[in-house]
Formats: sequence, structure tokens, C-alpha cells
Amino acid sequence: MAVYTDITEDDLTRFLAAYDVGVLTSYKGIAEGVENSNFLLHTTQGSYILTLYEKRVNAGDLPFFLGLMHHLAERGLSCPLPLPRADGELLGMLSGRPAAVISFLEGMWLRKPEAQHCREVGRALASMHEAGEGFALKRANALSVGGWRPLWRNSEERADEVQDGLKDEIAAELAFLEEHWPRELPDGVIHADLFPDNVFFLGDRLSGLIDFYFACNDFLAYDIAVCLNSWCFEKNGSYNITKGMALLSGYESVRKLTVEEVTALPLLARGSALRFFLTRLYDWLMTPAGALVVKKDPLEYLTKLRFHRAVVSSAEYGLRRGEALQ
Ligand SMILES: Nc1ncnc2c1ncn2[C@@H]1O[C@H](COP(=O)(O)OP(=O)(O)O)[C@@H](O)[C@H]1O
Ligand SMILES: N[C@@H](CCOP(=O)(O)O)C(=O)O
Repeated sequence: MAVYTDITEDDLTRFLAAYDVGVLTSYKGIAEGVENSNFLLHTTQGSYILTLYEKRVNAGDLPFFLGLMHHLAERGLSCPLPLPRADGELLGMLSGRPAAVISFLEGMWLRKPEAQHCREVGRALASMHEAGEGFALKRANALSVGGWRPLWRNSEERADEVQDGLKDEIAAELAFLEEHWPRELPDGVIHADLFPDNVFFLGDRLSGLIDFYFACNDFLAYDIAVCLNSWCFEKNGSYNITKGMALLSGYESVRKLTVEEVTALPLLARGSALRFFLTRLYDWLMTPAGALVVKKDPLEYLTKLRFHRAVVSSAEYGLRRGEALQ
């Protein structure tokens, strides 16, 4: 459930008067999502999404996120478009929170993606990377390697409550990744959270990408690692190499990976698994009982982390190129 902030019909009607969206006919809170409060609006002109940005989103980052959606949509990527208000601004205030109205994207996210969908996602991710070129604003990845230790400090004392021995295992993992994290790889604007629930399909056709609220500048291949983790593992924790190959070949049908990126993939996947493990662990331990949000299981990402730790070459992900097999 993600409606942290409630709105009244009167406040919403006043808020919408600044937009060219017609007259409100109905609205309801959207149960999915974790970070922000989202509402589906119906008006005499169509359907829209209203997002109230919650505390974990830094208001200073909002121009980056909203501007990026504009930039990508202008370059032909299918993603929501923030609507301008009469004064030209993309942001207003509602119920004490910064708020935006964005276009409604048709489609559904897939509960059980198959290899063909992984291929589509790989292709869309590479198209997003290309479309992101030339975006003028910059945002560092606050949840890259430098952000993991501060996050870990908040949970480490209670980590063994989740699984025995976790405190030592994660401390060692973090130290390893801090020492070995790549310094230079091709970089650009990345989505950084392209999980299945952020990709819409109409039938088997990918209809668009949503939720750019972790987007930032970082290694492009790190975004692939996030997708391998979120799209190519089965519920039982096993890695599905057919899905991995499909995702990687879909990506490379648009943008070829460099030898350095291929070589770095196991490490990037390991780091990405740690990143989602840490944010989930924090939420698992700190979210008050009774909060209206579905907490995500950190142990799912611990299993993925352990898989990547055992990987010796990128070929194990389904990258079957000569240079990957040396
Ligand atoms: N532009 C959109 N078009 C249609 N539905 C959307 C759109 N944006 C968000 N949603 C719906 O709202 C849900 C939560 O959105 P999301 O951006 O993932 O929230 P959060 O930022 O809180 O994680 C999505 O799963 C989807 O159902
Ligand atoms: N994808 C992350 C959580 C972020 O949730 P989202 O609703 O913003 O996509 C995870 O699964 O841990």
C-alpha cells in the first residue's frame, strides 16, 4: 500500500484548477508502490496519476526526475509525461507535500515475466540509456557503493534478528565491494530501479517504463545488473540463464557492451544485490508495525547476493561473447 498522505476532494479540486485536465470526476489511492503516495484521477478529459512526494524523496531532486521524464519522452521513450501547471511549473503543493500530475500509461506489470519479456526490457533499458544522452541535469547515485555503509550502520546491530551470522557476512561483503568497485565504466543516466513493477506491458508488447524516482548518473552496466537481479531469478532463488541471455541480447541489440562492462558484470550484480538487500533490511527493521506499506523481503536479495559471490565469469549470466569467456 502506498498512500501515506491523504487528500480531500476540496483540496484536490483546488489543486487541479491550475492544470488543463478538465473537471475531476473520481479519484482513488493506488495500493502499489513503496516510496510515494499515488492516486488515480479520472476527469472529463481522461485519466492521470497524481503523485505526492514523500519524505524519502529529496525535494531538490524533483526537477531532475520530472525533467528527465520530459527529456526521455521527447526522445521517443514511452514513459509518463509530467503535466505543466498554468504558471509553467511542473510541481505544486498538496496536503503539505510537493505534488505532480503525470500522464497515465496504459498497460500492466507482469507478475510472471518470461524470457521474451526480459528481451523487451533489455531493449527498452538500452533505449533509455541512449535517450538519456544530452540530459542537462545531473544527480549522483546516493545508493551506490558510497551510500551502502551509512545505510548498513543503521541496521547492522539488529541484522542477526533476520538471520544468524548476517552481521559478519554483510560486513565482509561491504568491505569487499568497497575495495573492488569499478572506478571507470561508460556512464550516463540510469533508471536504477527497473523492477518488473516499473515496466508496463500490453499483451506481450512493452508499453512503457515508470517510476524514475531513483534515476541518477551512474555506470550504465549497473542498470543491467539491477535488471538481471529483478527479472532473471525464479521464486525459488535460482538464476534463469535463458532469461539472462534474453535480457542481455535485447540490451545489446541497441547498445553493445564494452569488454570492461562485460568483465565488471558479476561485481555490479553483486553490488546491486547488496543495495536492495540493505534498503529492504532497513525497511524490514524500521517500518513501524501497522504502517500501510507492504514490506519487501530482504532475504530474497541475500540469496541473489550469495549467487553472485560464487560467480567466476560473466558467461554464467548468459553473456556468450568471446571476450567474456577469457
Ligand atoms: N504513469 C502511470 N500510469 C499508470 N499507472 C501508474 C503510473 N505511475 C504509477 N502508476 C501506478 O502506481 C503504482 C505505484 O507507482 P510507483 O511510481 O512505482 O510508486 P512509488 O514511487 O511509490 O514506488 C504503479 O505500480 C502503477 O500501478
Ligand atoms: N524496487 C525496490 C523498492 C522500490 O519500490 P518501487 O515501488 O519504488 O519500485 C525493491 O524491490 O526493493
